[in-house]
Amino acid sequence: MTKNWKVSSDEVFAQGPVVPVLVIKDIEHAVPLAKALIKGGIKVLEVTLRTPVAIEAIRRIAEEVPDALVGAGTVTNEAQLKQVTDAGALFAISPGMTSELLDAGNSGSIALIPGISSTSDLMKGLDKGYTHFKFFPAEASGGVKAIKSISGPFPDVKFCPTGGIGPENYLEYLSLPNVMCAGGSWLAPDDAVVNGEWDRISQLASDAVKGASSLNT
Ligand SMILES: O=C(O)C(=O)C[C@H](O)[C@H](O)COP(=O)(O)O
Repeated sequence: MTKNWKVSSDEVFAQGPVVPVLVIKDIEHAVPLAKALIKGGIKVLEVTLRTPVAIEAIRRIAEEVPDALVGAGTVTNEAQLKQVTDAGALFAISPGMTSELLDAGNSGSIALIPGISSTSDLMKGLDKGYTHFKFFPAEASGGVKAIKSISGPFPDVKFCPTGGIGPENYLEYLSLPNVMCAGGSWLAPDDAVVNGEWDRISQLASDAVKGASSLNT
């Protein structure tokens, strides 16, 4: 199935290895937060559609932080996929999947990364031509053990797990051959964002990137 995505899901995953899941409540935080994460060595940013300013936050980051590869999280339907595409997102991530969303992703211009937590959903996604998935909620759905087991029957599928992942366990996920990146809110804690603690966020980012690079040596 040919897709006309500006950036493929494989390219998004390859730019990981850690993806901050961002909940931006104040639009003035969007650009400094993105810059703090970039300063720490992170490139891929997932702005969740959980707040009223999320779309505007994506727009500002896309315009003002060219080094970021910004995408949208919590995209659950076709209308949202269109909205985030128009705002400049280069990928969209959903917590789960519907046939409508998968079809919209296939005919859209940005990568859609559907969420799965069961092999049945995985098969539905594969049938629609998807090969890269979010595994959500990762820890609650069996975590590392589940992803390892899924690699048996589905060795070519790639995952970005999120949900319950933090500094204590992200390297276990990244050690799996079918995991290309791991995401979570630990990289931009709510209190740090609200208080504008950008240096703290850069530090969390660079610690995570450094830890991940130790896996490749
Ligand atoms: O809003 C969404 O659709 C999401 O993106 C779900 C997030 O990936 C997880 O909620 C992150 O989980 P924590 O790192 O445990 O906070």
